[in-house]
Amino acid sequence: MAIHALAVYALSKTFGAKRAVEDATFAVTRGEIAGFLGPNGAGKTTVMNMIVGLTEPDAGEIELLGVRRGNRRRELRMLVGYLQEKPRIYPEMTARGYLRFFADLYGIVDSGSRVGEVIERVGLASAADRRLGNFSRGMQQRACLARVMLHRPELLILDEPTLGLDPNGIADMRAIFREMKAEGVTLLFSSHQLAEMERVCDSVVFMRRGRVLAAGRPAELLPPGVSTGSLAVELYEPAAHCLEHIAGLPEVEHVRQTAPHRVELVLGGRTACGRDARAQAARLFLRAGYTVLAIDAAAPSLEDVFISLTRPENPVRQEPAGLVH
Ligand SMILES: Nc1ncnc2c1ncn2[C@@H]1O[C@H](COP(=O)(O)OP(=O)(O)OP(=O)(O)O)[C@@H](O)[C@H]1O
Repeated sequence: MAIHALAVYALSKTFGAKRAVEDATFAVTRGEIAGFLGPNGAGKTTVMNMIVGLTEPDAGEIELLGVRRGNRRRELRMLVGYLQEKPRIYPEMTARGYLRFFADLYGIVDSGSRVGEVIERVGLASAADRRLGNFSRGMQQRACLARVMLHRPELLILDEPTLGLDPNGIADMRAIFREMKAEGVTLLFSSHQLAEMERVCDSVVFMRRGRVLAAGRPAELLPPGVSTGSLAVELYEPAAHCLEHIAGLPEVEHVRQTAPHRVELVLGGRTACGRDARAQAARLFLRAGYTVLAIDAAAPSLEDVFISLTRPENPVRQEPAGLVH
């Protein structure tokens, strides 16, 4: 069995004079949740539309579940679910009626029970017989998600599924994603909410100006030499004893206790990277009279990665390095 649920190779698309996607290559491992990141206009929606066949690429290849998309298109369509950025709803229909309608379109045999299952899955059981037009944005989004799950796809592609949802709605969505993953479904979803992605994604794909900048696990994506500047310091003394003292030092931008004997430290100014920063921090604690047992670079957050990758001084990587898994 192919390890990739999805692989795109050298995908390109131009609209008139606009190069929307240029030479995009990346892959998503089966059974994982992948986040699709990039500033507005980066080309994410265009890539998703090409993956599902709504837009024809000018060049490149797409492999879905180990099969080239050019072949067996119909069959592949049944294995993929796509939630568009602005999905169409029918306000006069009830959630159940809407889902029954699509279940019949898909030719789902056990449509009644399947509709009941997906309604339950997205948490709409108590509202199933209300009209979609009276639903909140979050409830409409759940109904649309239920629709793309109806035919039990192996790969779900979701364009900004959490757009406009409140924190509870986002948390619910996250729980649904995890349940899908536990059932072996692969997910690729786009979002601008980095903290949100961080909590649920196994890997991420970054796009900017039509190109894939990088793809892989966040910790692997920082360009060489770029540090988050945040250090995890383990001390012999209780962390609480040193906090005030360390926070008052001019070199220290931020320090907070993360465990009884651990602090997170950010050095101020143009923080030295990697080993230099660690040596600087060790000297600082020593001078202040504390015993350092270990210093590690704290794991980079997605925001660190995003900022470092989208800085002008970090050029777009040219190698087709998206196939990281
Ligand atoms: N049908 C089209 N005709 C002309 N230009 C298009 C078309 N579709 C997309 N574009 C352009 O291609 C570029 C990429 O757009 P796309 O919607 O793929 O980006 P995106 O990363 O999904 O953005 P966002 O995060 O804002 O949704 C943009 O400059 C957009 O204006």
